[in-house]
Amino acid sequence: MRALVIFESMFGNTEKIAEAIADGLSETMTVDTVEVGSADDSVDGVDLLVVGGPTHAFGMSRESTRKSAADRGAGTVASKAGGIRDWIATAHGDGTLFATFDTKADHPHLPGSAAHAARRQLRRRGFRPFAAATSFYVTDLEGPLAAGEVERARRWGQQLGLART
Ligand SMILES: Cc1cc2nc3c(=O)[nH]c(=O)nc-3n(C[C@H](O)[C@H](O)[C@H](O)COP(=O)(O)O)c2cc1C
Repeated sequence: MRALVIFESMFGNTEKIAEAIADGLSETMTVDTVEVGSADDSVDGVDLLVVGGPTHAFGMSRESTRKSAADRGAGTVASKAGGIRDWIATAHGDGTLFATFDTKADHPHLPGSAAHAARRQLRRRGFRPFAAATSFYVTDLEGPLAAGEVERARRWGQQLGLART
């Protein structure tokens, strides 16, 4: 069975989480991990799609928030062009199962999540949810990831793969 992980990342934290999820999934599935700017429109032959990005302004990034991140010195900007919002806008689900994740600030009262927003939009595009939207935390705007998050992401991927196969 094949899993496809599509990620967006400005400072590299979501990229690390995507790689850890892929590592967990790879115990039971064949996995491709693709930066969103290089992702194909087609999900033909994909048994589980996993989509994730950073939470920006309470939801998925926009051009303006990506610019703001870049201005903050996202020196190694991973996602230079569009974000997951743009990929989802033109994708056709045809019933493909999916799970979404995001990274966000480790702050108790900050609402909003890119993963929840992506989940809503993917359903509208004909994808079928397979797992709850899940957040992983950074300790500051630019990272690093909070302690234990990479391992938690690996386990999340592992559990998704076990549930799908
Ligand atoms: C413009 C901008 C807006 C942000 N808005 C939020 C927000 O609404 N909620 C939140 O929890 N984190 C917010 N953050 C923090 C990001 O979620 C954090 O930078 C991201 O998780 C880092 O992931 P990355 O390294 O993959 O870019 C924001 C960051 C930027 C740059």
